[in-house]
Amino acid sequence: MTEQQKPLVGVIMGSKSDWPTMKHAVDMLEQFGVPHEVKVVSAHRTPDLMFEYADQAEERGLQVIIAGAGGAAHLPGMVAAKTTIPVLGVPVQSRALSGKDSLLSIVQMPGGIPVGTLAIGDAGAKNAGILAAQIVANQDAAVREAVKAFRTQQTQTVLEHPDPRVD
Ligand SMILES: Nc1c(C(=O)O)ncn1[C@@H]1O[C@H](COP(=O)(O)O)[C@@H](O)[C@H]1O
Repeated sequence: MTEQQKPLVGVIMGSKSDWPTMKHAVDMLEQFGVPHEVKVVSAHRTPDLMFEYADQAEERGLQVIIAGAGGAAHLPGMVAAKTTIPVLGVPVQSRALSGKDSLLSIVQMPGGIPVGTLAIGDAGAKNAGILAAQIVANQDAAVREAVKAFRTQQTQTVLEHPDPRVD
């Protein structure tokens, strides 16, 4: 449903193979009711599409871009180079180097072109979705309330299960 409204968050990834990780970001956006779009865009394999996507993101109304990539993960940095919309980078866990390559490719941006880099893998993608919602929430009361409700619920769940041996 939220995918049909004008998207405020763009979730892009270098390959279809990144989806099982990036799905965690999309799950959070759906939970918070943030309109979003999802697309495979690669700096390496579809450089012209990447350029066009980043170039048009602002005029299309996107407020945040979440970019996930693995290995030589240039996508988040290259998108950030072409737009002033905040870009959140998710290092996808690679098989060869467990995602350390992805992390270092994304996090070590030169001064002047920031990428907000999250943790490697599923938790990083989840947090990217939450962070994007928190950015949108600055100007959207419904999303703000949804994020607050999520936090309250999360705290409650921990407090209600203090004994780690009991489910
Ligand atoms: N890092 C990038 C970029 C990019 O940075 O533009 N495009 C694809 N990839 C990554 O290559 C990995 C393997 O991709 P395949 O599974 O398609 O071979 C993926 O994790 C993808 O993000």
